[in-house]
Amino acid sequence: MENRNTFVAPSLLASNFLELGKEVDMLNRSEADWLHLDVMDGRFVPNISFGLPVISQIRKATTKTCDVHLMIEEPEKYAEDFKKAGADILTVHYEACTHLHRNIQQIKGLGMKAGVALNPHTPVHLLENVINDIDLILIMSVNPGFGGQHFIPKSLEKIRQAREMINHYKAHALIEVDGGINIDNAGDIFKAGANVLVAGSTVFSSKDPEATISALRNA
Ligand SMILES: O=C(CO)[C@H](O)[C@H](O)COP(=O)(O)O
Ligand SMILES: [Fe+2]
Repeated sequence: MENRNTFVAPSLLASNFLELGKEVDMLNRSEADWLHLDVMDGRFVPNISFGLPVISQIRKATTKTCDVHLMIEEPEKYAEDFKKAGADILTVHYEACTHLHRNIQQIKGLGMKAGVALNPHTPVHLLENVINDIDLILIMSVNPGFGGQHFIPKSLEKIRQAREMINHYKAHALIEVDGGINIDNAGDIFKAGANVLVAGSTVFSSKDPEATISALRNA
């Protein structure tokens, strides 16, 4: 990875699943830094997406970082399976973890980077006691479960709060933001202190996805 601290992670949720191989080839050619892989269980969120077999195939088709966003209950039951499938970063939801500290240690113990995602209603300060243990805070800027929703403006304040908290505790976690990101709001999201932008519909509904990825990255 080149030496920069702003990244783009296209979400394959919005890709054409019939042409998944071609979509991954396009991302490999592009300036995308990570591939964002949204796993939904129909319980934690009211939608079901894809799971382990699909991620294993994607892993074989790319050398880029596989950034797995688990929108599932009891993520600790599957952490090892996601490691085997090829996840580099495994992000669990704060709201889905009764024993968050234990879950983070499990993920890191398996050799993955550990992320924690916050739903729009969950305050950033709830991560204070684990901020030095995690590699990534994922701020959800839509309610998880679906692509193509509108960015919730309050998320900008949460990004600033997360940046302050990271500075205060001298932590190393990256701030990733997910949901409703487009060319018009990407600059403000980076300015608020985000490091990683996830983008699904903006990339895959674009006429030139590779150019859109570059534009987001340089926003
Ligand atoms: O986690 C997600 C949904 O729960 C997706 O990563 C996110 O919605 C990306 O899609 P879009 O950019 O279209 O909003
Ligand atoms: Fe996501």
